[in-house]
Amino acid sequence: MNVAADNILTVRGLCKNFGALAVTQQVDLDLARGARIGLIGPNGAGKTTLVNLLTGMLSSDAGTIVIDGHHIEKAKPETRVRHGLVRTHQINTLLMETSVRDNVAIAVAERQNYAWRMLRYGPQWRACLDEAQHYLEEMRIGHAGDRRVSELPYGEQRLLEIAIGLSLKPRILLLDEPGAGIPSTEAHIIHEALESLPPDIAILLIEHDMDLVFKFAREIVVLVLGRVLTRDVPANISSNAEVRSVYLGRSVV
Ligand SMILES: Nc1ncnc2c1ncn2[C@@H]1O[C@H](COP(=O)(O)OP(=O)(O)OP(=O)(O)O)[C@@H](O)[C@H]1O
Repeated sequence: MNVAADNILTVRGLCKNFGALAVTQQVDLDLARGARIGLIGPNGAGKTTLVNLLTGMLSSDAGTIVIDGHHIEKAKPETRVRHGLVRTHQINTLLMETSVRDNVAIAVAERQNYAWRMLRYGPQWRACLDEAQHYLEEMRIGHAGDRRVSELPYGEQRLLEIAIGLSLKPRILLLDEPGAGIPSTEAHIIHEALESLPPDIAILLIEHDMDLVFKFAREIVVLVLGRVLTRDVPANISSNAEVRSVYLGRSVV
């Protein structure tokens, strides 16, 4: 296996079939520490499936996934999280009628294996709340900690999901369409938040908003029919005729 020394994530030959449908085909993927990679591809290209294979929500049929020297392709999702592989979701998974700060504090408590219901109002819970506030501030929603999640604008709910991801202390963060469903007037909020993520975390951004991907990513991986078509810097991706034809009818920056 040819692996760069500063890789935090190394994927080789990853495959997944749904019956006769080969959804992930011999995918190789390297993420260096602190990488900023965009993952794009048309609907049905297999982006979400790839994320599910990485996080362990789906089991792969073949291939290896290595985090910092540890093989995790057979590990349970929670074990992968403990190795620093964390995702945010395309679908809202927040506790809508709970406070913004509590949503993050619960994740902090779970990371520390606290039975958070038992220790509510105790000193450990207080520490979880303090730590949660730190992640909210990192995502620029520190002002909203006491509000119910359902009262937050949608864009800020997406930032809360990223704050929860940060609270799990990721070394690799998979962001599944953080820009989905966000009105264009709020898109800059997501862009600014992504720019301020800690530089040592490797980030894989799955996103249909090309503007967001091209602003954020230092390299872009293009997935088509479950295969990596190409990986290159944004300028070369936008001038790549094959990529343009894959995105026919879609504006590539
Ligand atoms: N559980 C499943 N069973 C059968 N087929 C599935 C399953 N999940 C996904 N697929 C199929 O696998 C292919 C890839 O789907 P996937 O959701 O990974 O693509 P995607 O690139 O994330 O698409 P989108 O951009 O629309 O989210 C699609 O043809 C989809 O219909």
